[in-house]
Amino acid sequence: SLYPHSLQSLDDMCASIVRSHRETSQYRVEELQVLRWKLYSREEIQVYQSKSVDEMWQHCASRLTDAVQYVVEFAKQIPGFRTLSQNDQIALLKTGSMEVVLVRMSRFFNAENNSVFFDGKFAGVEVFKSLACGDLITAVFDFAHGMCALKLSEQQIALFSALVLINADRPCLEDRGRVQRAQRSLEFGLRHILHRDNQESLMHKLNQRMAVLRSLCSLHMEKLQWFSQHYPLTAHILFPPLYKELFA
Ligand SMILES: CNC(=O)[C@@H]1CCCN1C(=O)c1ccc(Cl)c(COc2cccc3c(C(F)(F)F)cc(C)nc23)c1Cl
Repeated sequence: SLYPHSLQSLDDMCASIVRSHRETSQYRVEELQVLRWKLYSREEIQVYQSKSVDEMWQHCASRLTDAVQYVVEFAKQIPGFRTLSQNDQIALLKTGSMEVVLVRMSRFFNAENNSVFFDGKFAGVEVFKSLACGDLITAVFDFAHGMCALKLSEQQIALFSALVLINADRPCLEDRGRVQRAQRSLEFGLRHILHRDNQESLMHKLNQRMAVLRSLCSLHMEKLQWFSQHYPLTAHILFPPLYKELFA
């Protein structure tokens, strides 16, 4: 059922969300573990740093668009999401998809050498220099650091990602009540698995992470505005249509 009242259907709901997370996570953590120490050489870093601003933005935008598409697939499999109106689904994805991309990105972060998986190897902040938005990238890395410190399991990340998306506080929702009910059952599910893992203290920390996510994503929107003003051609013509649909 959509709003589980028995433990069995709560377990079923959690299991289905974990399965969807696994099927739509673009890269598996185990796969990237073996690449953790595959870093860019000085020459390769030089190549990235000599790209023009709009070339590097375009390069990242296409990767972010791919990642957003996987998040859309994940969202469509969340029970409480599918039954929402088309407009509410778009409203939740417009504001939540980049936040889920960030949560997922933190799974590909190596806190020991402060690098993140990008384009096949692990990259430090210096690789993104030509984006000309050091504060955004630093914030992305800091967020990934903070998420790594929580040492979440894939199940906990799956439920957390679903909660980041199904958020009744998002603007311009038509049926806020329905989103609220779906959000409550997901909160119930997350509490259930945290209780089972004997990690209830994580709930408070995850709520703090949600607040950080929201501030980070308003920084993103600022940066996207800045970029599309300075490089209108790239932003309006070259950005993949989905990206424009979600962020324009
Ligand atoms: C395995 N790799 C990954 O998971 C990430 C997510 C999708 C693809 N991807 C990367 O390759 C990647 C990994 C790390 C970093 Cl720092 C980046 C560069 O990130 C960004 C550069 C420009 C704008 C970004 C914006 C902005 F502002 F557009 F909203 C927002 C986010 C969050 N990240 C931006 C990228 Cl694109």
